[in-house]
This record gives sequence, C-alpha cells and structure tokens, in this order.
Amino acid sequence: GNSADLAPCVCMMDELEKHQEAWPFLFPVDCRRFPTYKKIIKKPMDFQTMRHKLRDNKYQSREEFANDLRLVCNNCETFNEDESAVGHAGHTIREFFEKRWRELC
Ligand SMILES: Cc1ncccc1N[C@H]1CCCS(=O)(=O)C1
Repeated sequence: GNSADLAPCVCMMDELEKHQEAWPFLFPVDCRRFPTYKKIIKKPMDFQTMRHKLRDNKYQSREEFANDLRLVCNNCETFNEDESAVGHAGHTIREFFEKRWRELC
C-alpha cells in the first residue's frame, strides 16, 4: 500500500549498495564516457540518486522507490546487450530486488 513507512526501502538500499553486481549502478552514468546515453535514456536513475531521494524524503510510497529501481534496470536493458557485463549485472540486480522486495513488504 501507500503507507509512508519507508523502512523497507532503507533496508533494501543498504542491500543493493553492498551487492556484488551493484558496481554499474552506484553513480549516474558518466555522459563523457557514454556520450549517447542522455539522448537514448530519457530518465536516468542510479543508486546514489535513490539514496539521496530517500534522505530528502522525496518518495511518497514504497512503490515509488521500487519503480526507481525498476527504472535503473529498464535503462540498463535499453542501453546494454544482455550478455555484456553491465547487461548481465542489470538482470541479476533485478532478480535480487524482486525476490527480496516480496520478503520485505
Ligand atoms: C549502468 C550503465 N549503463 C550504460 C552504460 C554504463 C553503465 N554503467 C557504468 C558505470 C560506471 C562504471 S562502467 O563505466 O564500467 C559502467
């Protein structure tokens, strides 16, 4: 539901940042290294940005938080081949999230 108790989001954020496959998502994609990224990906998202939104009370509900994680993974699928290191990490993080999210909520 839309209850404002965001405790499961903080717990999940801790686990995502520690995950072995988190490395592609810890910070915003560097547009100097990936100059086409901003044109292809209309709504960039990353774990640092999600942490800052949690800190600054920008999430109205757990589902808004969950949808930002899904945005991270959808952006990853759009830009990266499934079999690339970054593409594979995106699939792993999505599977981890969806299983763990059911346990937390
Ligand atoms: C998530 C993502 N989508 C598209 C391109 C790049 C990335 N992530 C990069 C983040 C910095 C390290 S890296 O440059 O190896 C990978």
